[in-house]
Amino acid sequence: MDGLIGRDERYWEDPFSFLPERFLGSKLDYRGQDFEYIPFGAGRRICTGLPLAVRMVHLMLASLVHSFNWKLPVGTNPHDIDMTEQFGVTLKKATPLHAIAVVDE
Ligand code: HEM
Repeated sequence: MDGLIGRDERYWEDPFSFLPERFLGSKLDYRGQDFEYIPFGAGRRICTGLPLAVRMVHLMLASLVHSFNWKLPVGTNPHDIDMTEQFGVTLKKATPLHAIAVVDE
């Protein structure tokens, strides 16, 4: 449902474009107050892991980006990566991304 709301042109400008900068300076509250943006759900069944998630997700991502260089398997053209989405409880890539973590010596 979040995915459908997030693609609704009544609430989002250019909803099909990946524009994370749309949130810069935004007053939207991700904690279930603004119903056009409810990544953790809302109300009585809102995600109980929200406080942990908002503290951890950016740290995990930053650690991965900071600790490794990332490359694609030999022969993979970045333009050929299948970005098809697979619908489910969460939206994920239909074809998993194979990325190789490289440790600098
Ligand atoms: C970015 C990370 C996360 C996102 C986007 C997310 C999102 C969600 C969403 C959309 C729901 C459904 C809410 C509803 O039914 O209205 C949910 C439920 C839930 N989440 Fe998360 N979640 C995240 C991380 C976590 C973490 C780290 C934990 C636990 C450590 C967690 C535990 C739960 C539990 C237990 C429920 C069920 C709550 C209930 O039904 O009463 N989540 N989450």
